[in-house]
Amino acid sequence: MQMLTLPAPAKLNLMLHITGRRADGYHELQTLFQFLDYGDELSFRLREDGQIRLLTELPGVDHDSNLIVRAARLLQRESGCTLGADIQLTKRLPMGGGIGGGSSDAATSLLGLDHLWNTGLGEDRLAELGLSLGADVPVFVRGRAAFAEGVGERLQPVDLAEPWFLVIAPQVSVSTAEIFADPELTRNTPAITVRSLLAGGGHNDCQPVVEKRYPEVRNALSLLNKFVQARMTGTGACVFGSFPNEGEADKVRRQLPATLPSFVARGRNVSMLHRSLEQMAQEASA
Ligand SMILES: C[C@](O)(CO)[C@H](O)COP(=O)(O)OP(=O)(O)OC[C@H]1O[C@@H](n2ccc(N)nc2=O)[C@H](O)[C@@H]1O
Ligand SMILES: Nc1ncnc2c1ncn2[C@@H]1O[C@H](COP(=O)(O)OP(=O)(O)OP(=O)(O)O)[C@@H](O)[C@H]1O
Repeated sequence: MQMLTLPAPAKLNLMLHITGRRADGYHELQTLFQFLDYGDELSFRLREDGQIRLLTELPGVDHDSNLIVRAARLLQRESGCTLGADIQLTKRLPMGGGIGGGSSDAATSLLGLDHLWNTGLGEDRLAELGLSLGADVPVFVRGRAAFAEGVGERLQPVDLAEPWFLVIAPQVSVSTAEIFADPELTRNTPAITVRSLLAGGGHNDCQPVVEKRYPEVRNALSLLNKFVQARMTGTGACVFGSFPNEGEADKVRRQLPATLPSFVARGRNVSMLHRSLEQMAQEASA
């Protein structure tokens, strides 16, 4: 029986500006995405009978609403494929953490099953399908660090430095919808060009709103700010700081309270998912 194991890496929003609001309520934004070499892992086993079964339970998420299952069924429908899969998930990324766990799982489900089922839909169509599952899914489908505009779907690949990050995951789950609905959210940050952004700067417009609602996030930011400039990713709850090497990031991590979950990971311009798929393609053609 054919089996495939693939990573579903985390992302960071290195900055996040909200530049407007569309008629459908979604927000126009500008953000810089980079991947981390840390994340979940998915294993797929081919089924001939067309059933999609996620064998790992995720607390608080029904089987059928799990983004992994939704992505698999969407791909099945769109490609007309009659094959199915048993899927196992190793969950490492905190949920509601702003590091894209659910979105990355969905993208790995799309790309992994596309490979296993040989659907031939192509990356553009897979990114479109991804967008219908969530604003953050397309960047994981593309697998390249990117400057994003629109609701996050207009992606321009960028080449960024790849520092080490210390990420703190406060023990709260922040609802993205709740933060975007907050009347105090700044929604009129002037749009900037990617060139001026890469020259330095940027901030996260969601941070003040999340800090106000979640003392756990506020505390994590002020703790990390004692060592390095700290920032929140996405709509939180995770906060991060960057370091020139792993040793310095680890040194700060060891000084954090043991009760506060955190990890150290390297920033990556090509996602681990795409590295794995490229390696498989090379091995197959060797
Ligand atoms: C904040 C970011 O994480 C930045 O990367 C993303 O834009 C959020 O992406 P996501 O988690 O995939 O979010 P979705 O599942 O698409 O949207 C959750 C909810 O957030 C709000 N939402 C999301 C994205 C966006 N550009 N504008 C919004 O107003 C909407 O109310 C939506 O119902
Ligand atoms: N496979 C999955 N992994 C995590 N969450 C999932 C999954 N499937 C569905 N969900 C739902 O999606 C919600 C958001 O999860 P996710 O981990 O993507 O949040 P996030 O890290 O804040 O994402 P983002 O950065 O994209 O806003 C969860 O609270 C959960 O209810």
